[in-house]
Amino acid sequence: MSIIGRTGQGPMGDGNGRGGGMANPNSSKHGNKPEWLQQYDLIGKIGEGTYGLVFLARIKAPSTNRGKFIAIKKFKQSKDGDGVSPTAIREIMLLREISHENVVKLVNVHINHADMSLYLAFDYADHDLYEIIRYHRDKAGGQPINPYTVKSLLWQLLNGLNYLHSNWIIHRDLKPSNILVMGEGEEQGVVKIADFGLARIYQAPLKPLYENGVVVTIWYRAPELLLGAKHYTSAVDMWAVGCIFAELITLKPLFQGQEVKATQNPFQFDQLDKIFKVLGHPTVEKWPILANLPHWQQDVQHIQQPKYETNGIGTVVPLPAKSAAFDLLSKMLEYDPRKRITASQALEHEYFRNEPLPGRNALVPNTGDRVNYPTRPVDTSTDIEGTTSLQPSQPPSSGNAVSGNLAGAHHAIGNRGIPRGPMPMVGIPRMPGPGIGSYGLPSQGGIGGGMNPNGIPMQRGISAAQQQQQVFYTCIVEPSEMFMKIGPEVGFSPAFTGYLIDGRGDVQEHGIVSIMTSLQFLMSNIME
Ligand SMILES: Nc1ncnc2c1ncn2[C@@H]1O[C@H](COP(=O)(O)OP(=O)(O)OP(=O)(O)O)[C@@H](O)[C@H]1O
Repeated sequence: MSIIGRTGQGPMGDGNGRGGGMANPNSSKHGNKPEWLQQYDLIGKIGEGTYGLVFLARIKAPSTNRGKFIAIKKFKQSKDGDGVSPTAIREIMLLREISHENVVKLVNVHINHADMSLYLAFDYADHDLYEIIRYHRDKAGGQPINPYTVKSLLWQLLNGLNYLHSNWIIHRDLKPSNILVMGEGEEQGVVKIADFGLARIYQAPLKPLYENGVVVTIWYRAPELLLGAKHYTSAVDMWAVGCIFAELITLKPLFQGQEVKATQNPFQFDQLDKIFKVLGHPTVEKWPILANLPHWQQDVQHIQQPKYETNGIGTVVPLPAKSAAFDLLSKMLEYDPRKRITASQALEHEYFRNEPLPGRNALVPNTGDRVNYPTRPVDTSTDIEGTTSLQPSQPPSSGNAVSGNLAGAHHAIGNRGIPRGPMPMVGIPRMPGPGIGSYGLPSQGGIGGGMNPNGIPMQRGISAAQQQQQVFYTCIVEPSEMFMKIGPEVGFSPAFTGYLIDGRGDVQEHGIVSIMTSLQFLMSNIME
């Protein structure tokens, strides 16, 4: 971790040519493009989700990753337009620490200083399970996915999830479009779990899931969440995996409830009803804490009354009742989360020891029944702002020449409904303070020492004249992380943990925000 504002070390000049002394972030020799964007060739838009747009780009020289395709996710501004919350930044930093073959790789984090909009650059994957399933259902006339492919996809998904769960991370938004699959190249057919926007490190005591709004896509949402459980575990992901496993076999979502949008209420009656129609009602005998779940009690009429004649999962997923696949699926769709199979147990299941054995390249079975899935369409008419036209560009060929370099891919971060703390952000021209000189920062003409003359709240849209003069560093501090730091460099003074965005817009490491910054922040809070 870089310590910001300490003599003798620091991220400003980070050895990559980024950071200290970078040109002004908002002025560009290349038109209106933000400075950080100059390191990529933008190809076009590849998708749009709840939180923003996803673009395909290619890393330019002189990077060692030159030519590598990446997916840049641009986040919509929050309604109040106040930029990036510390919560989002914290989640992003969590992403950067994740490293596993079956989890997408976050390559870079960028912020536009002018409006504090956030961009994440992930390794690019040609396919995702949503598209693969759709291809079989709509374009291949319902031809089932090869059993080897299903098994390999599932095994790798569990392998990535096992890594996350053993690192105390719950995904919470698993669904087919979040499970990417690499196209041609050294990593062909490798699964990458994406979209950790809502993932948090989970610790006891657990927080209610719905504190952050609706977080798990409804069709894959576990019954304990739908019934209002305030405590959730990694078992919510295993329920989603069960739904995805069934969908890989049938090519149809397993429980396709009607979502009630824009609600803080986790209770989704139609979704529960769809589940009960297939699996029958859960019972207190089999799931003892059921009676304590808010909606089981509160919505007795809706929830407990309809009685269905059900014959179980076998009626909708065509698997022999005695097969290992059936057994594994049933264990994933166990009502009681404490009895539901875990990712590590699932990896040991008999299903994966039977022929065909799972493989690393899920797309190419030994039998040679290979399907050439189409790569993503690229809309080259939308630019990074999501509006105007780009120069027409070469979309990646299905034989993605650089895929071999790819280590992962990525997805969404969102802060939907995330409560914002008071004064979460600080945007200040960096003061010449202790230790600054050692980072080799150029002098900051026109700013002078002392407090930020413009006040502490996020500065945005600085004038062109100012842009010419300032090297602009932005700190995002976490008020909740305020602490008193005692040490030889800082004496005894308030300090914060926070993030530093360099002159180009690349987000640097999380660290201790300098005393000066801390004091300025503190002053502004007092003045507020
Ligand atoms: N790293 C990536 N490589 C290739 N495609 C990606 C990558 N990340 C996301 N995509 C694709 O971009 C599209 C939009 O993704 P995004 O995560 O924004 O939304 P979503 O998952 O479809 O929906 P939501 O935002 O509601 O979760 C999806 O088709 C997704 O597969």
